[in-house]
Amino acid sequence: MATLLLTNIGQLTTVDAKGSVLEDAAVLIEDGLVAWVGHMAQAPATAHEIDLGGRAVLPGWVDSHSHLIFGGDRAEEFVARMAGQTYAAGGIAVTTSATGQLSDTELAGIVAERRREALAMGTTWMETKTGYGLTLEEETRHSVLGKPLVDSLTFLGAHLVPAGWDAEAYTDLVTGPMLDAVAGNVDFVDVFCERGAFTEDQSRRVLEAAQRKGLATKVHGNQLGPGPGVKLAVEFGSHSVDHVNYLDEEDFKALADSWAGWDASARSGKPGTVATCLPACDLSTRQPLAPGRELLDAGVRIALASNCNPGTSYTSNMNFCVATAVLQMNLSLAEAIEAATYGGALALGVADQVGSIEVGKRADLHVLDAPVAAHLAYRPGMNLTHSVYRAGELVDRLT
Ligand SMILES: N=CN[C@@H](CCC(=O)O)C(=O)O
Ligand SMILES: [Zn+2]
Repeated sequence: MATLLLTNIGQLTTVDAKGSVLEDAAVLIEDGLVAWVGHMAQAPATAHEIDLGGRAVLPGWVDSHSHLIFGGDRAEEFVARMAGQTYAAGGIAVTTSATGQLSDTELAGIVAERRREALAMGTTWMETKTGYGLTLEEETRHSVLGKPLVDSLTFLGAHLVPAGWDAEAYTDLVTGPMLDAVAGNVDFVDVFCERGAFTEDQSRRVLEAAQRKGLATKVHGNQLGPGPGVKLAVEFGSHSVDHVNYLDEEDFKALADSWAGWDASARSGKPGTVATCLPACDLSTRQPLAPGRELLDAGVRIALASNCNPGTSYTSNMNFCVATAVLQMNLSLAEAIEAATYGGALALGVADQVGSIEVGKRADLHVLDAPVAAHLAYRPGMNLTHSVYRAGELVDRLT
């Protein structure tokens, strides 16, 4: 049995249901899982120990929203936006064309490199999406390439209606042959329900088709203005609705009601729809930051994710997202860390496996070069990741 004791942890943020934070702590790892958590003085004796020198430790980030499968970048579009242009969904077509020019080997290599980059910054579980293919062949190719490279994969054929297509005919393609082709490779089906992308009726068709296939769903909703995305996501029992920048009272109520069957203190019952906030995207598109504080106060479970993509959020740095949530969205540090770990795990339906440091869970740990986790927001922009353990293995940043 492979056993490792991580000891002399100055501050251990467990993200358990009680929000336990231990000082002078240790974590015992056996066969890739957390086997014991407690004060270092009481730790079981083991042959293999690593002294973490009083550093702070928290669970690895669970990044529940990214779009890593792309070629090229859109720096020009970004610069124009910073000069006053508004973001519109149409830019997706630029990336679709750049992505289509890459061979399988090139595209897989780029995605793997992006995944490694995120892992080295503490992201031990990462979701990504298709959605820059937008043809039967390309969406299928991206689902095959993406599957082994990430932890959760989402089909987003309904990202943009490609030029030359009638929207209804394209929705037929997405809900028919495309979904048939990718279904075996993906965990979720998502739809960009927004002005300039898919209407409420078209989004409903996508969600219905996913349900017929027995696939879980997500919705990109209420990003660029008020809209039906949140209510649709709740109606369909989606794991999450992502962006959530423009919410009305009914949206808040629908989201809060979806959590009525969840016992937060026992972390059991029927989970509702997670509201996933994407602060890096909000900054990069100059949208108002998602109302994470108000959502929490209304009883909604939230996640924080990077939304790494070339159009609206070209970063996978979850330390940055957490710092922004604390500094700009009025979340406490504990709330932001929970949203970026356990919240992400809820949004991906994997909260029984990852998202907190508790006995039986996968040993995914993020060691900070700091004595307390508060440094994440107190020293924003600093490279605070000291080391990362994924399933009990030290991640070598060079591999
Ligand atoms: N909003 C839709 N999709 C991406 C952006 C895609 C793009 O502009 O390339 C997002 O989540 O922000
Ligand atoms: Zn997205």
